[in-house]
Amino acid sequence: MESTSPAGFQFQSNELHSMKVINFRSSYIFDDRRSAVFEMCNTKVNAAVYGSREICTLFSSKQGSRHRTNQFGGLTLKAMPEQKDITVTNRSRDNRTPHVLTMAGSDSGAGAGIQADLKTCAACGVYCSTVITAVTAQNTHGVQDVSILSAESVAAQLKSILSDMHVDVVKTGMLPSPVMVKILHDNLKQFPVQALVVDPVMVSTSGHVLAGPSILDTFKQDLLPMADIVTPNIKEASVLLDGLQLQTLDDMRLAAKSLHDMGPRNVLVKGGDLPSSDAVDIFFNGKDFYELRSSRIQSRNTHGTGCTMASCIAAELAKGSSMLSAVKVAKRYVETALKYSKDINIGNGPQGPFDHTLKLLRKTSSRLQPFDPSDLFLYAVTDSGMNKKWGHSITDAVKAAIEGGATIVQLREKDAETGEFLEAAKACLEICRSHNIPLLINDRVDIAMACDADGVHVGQSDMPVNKVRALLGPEKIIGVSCKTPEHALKAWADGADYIGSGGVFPTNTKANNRTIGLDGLKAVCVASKLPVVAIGGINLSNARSVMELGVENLKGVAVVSALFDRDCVESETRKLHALLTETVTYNR
Ligand SMILES: Cc1ncc(COP(=O)(O)OP(=O)(O)O)c(N)n1
Ligand SMILES: Cc1ncsc1CCOP(=O)(O)O
Ligand SMILES: [Mg+2]
Repeated sequence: MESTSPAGFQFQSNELHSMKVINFRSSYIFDDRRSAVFEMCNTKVNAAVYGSREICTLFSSKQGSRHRTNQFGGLTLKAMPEQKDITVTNRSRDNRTPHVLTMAGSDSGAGAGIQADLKTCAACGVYCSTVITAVTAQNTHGVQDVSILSAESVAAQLKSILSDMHVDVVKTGMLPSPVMVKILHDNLKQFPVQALVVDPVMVSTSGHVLAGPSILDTFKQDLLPMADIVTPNIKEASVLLDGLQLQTLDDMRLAAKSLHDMGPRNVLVKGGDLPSSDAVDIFFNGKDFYELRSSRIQSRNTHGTGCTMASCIAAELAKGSSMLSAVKVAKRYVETALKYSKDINIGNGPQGPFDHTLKLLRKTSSRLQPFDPSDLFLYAVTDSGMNKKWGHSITDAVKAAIEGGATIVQLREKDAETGEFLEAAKACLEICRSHNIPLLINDRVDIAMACDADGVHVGQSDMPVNKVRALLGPEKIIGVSCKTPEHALKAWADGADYIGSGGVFPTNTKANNRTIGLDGLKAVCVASKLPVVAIGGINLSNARSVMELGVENLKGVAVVSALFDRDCVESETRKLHALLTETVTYNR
């Protein structure tokens, strides 16, 4: 008997005569890996189906009963006969954080093992808990020491996590003794998860044996049959297949098929060690072979790629990807991270770690100081129309403003094409960095991210500050335009660093911009918990009146035309700087 849900989800319910779909709350596309939360008679039930060989895990949290059943073809739910009605809801509706548990060895050099898994999951936006099987003393020269943890400790760690937290995917790395596989098996029976990713770590890249011959049989007989995917490299595939030599892609296909026959539902044989121009992996799901190619990155910094690949697959599965997409994303992630890490310099040995966060290199060229409110003193805001009018290139204009005394620069290029804007931003950033002056981008968060500018200035109708903060991270400078005390309080709550308030005086530079006057500026400054820079129609003749408002939060003036709608940007900036300095000295 077959029953079809309103959204077209098909149950082969020959074993489940009493189960009926009464409500499909949101459509859920089931491809080769499927998961959903079911509610049966008001009882929450997790169901996961994944792999080419359909596996259905039913877990009734209320009644504490669990069923796990393997079937070929179609989703077959074996459930408790008394269950009558079933409601299917999209997994994402229950708002759980995707969670990978890694069971692996610690690498003191932090390029591989537990440390690589934590960094990869963090980079993928997935929570990662850890069960440590061994502690290795390891660096870029190799492995100097291995301490294997006791079976009791490993069992206690696993139970501690699985009995408390909802884990989506378990990923294994270094399992140095057969008893650890048994502990894993027993725990997964008691606490079923959505998928098990097995990285059959046996030998370190430096040649150190991390799982001896005694465990080989356990891997083959007990671990592989439990796995939803196993991810050996050429050497590991060869060891698992009794020394089979793998030299070609056809050999890798054969190996993938033979490994699949040992029980894992999917196999990824990684060909990075083969001497081809591309790095080619073979993925086999029991039915089809896929050749996954990426460019070969020439780098010493490749330590930990295996752990990273497996953790990224686990993380993507935890987020809800199908197995094939998870593998493809993981391959692209490793390739990108290797490219970013080509030139990082950690350790003196032959094999270095790479950068999972893709940030270590860029960090070194970023400004190191945090935002200093006194940077708002003389804020130069560019205008492409004015530069064109006076025949100034943007780089010449920025250089001149800095040499005249500008303390911060904002690129406000309203008419620029994206590519042109980015090139200009990169060139101006070089100038600003060489003078240690922060460079902000007006409106365009994408440009700021692409050139690693020091921050962004947004208006009330641009991207909201909290979203900008989420994209740029805690270190970048975010300014926001505020005309009212309410705007000012929200800017602070949303995570801005400073406020631009105006237009203080009428201006031709920004069309349809309401003038708030000196009183409006003062009200914003008094209410604000953030430093304020005044903007709008400010020039040599009125800057003094702004600074003489005498409110503590007011740190300076932001100016467009009075600097850039001039023949000599440098001397105009110099004059304004002198005037501002005078007002500050005078008011002290
Ligand atoms: C320092 C500073 N303050 C205010 C503004 C105005 O920004 P916004 O309101 O987004 O208007 P546009 O500049 O985008 O037209 C600013 N740019 N800088
Ligand atoms: C961008 C902006 N935001 C409020 S007023 C203004 C224009 C400032 O330009 P100017 O200094 O030429 O008046
Ligand atoms: Mg704007």
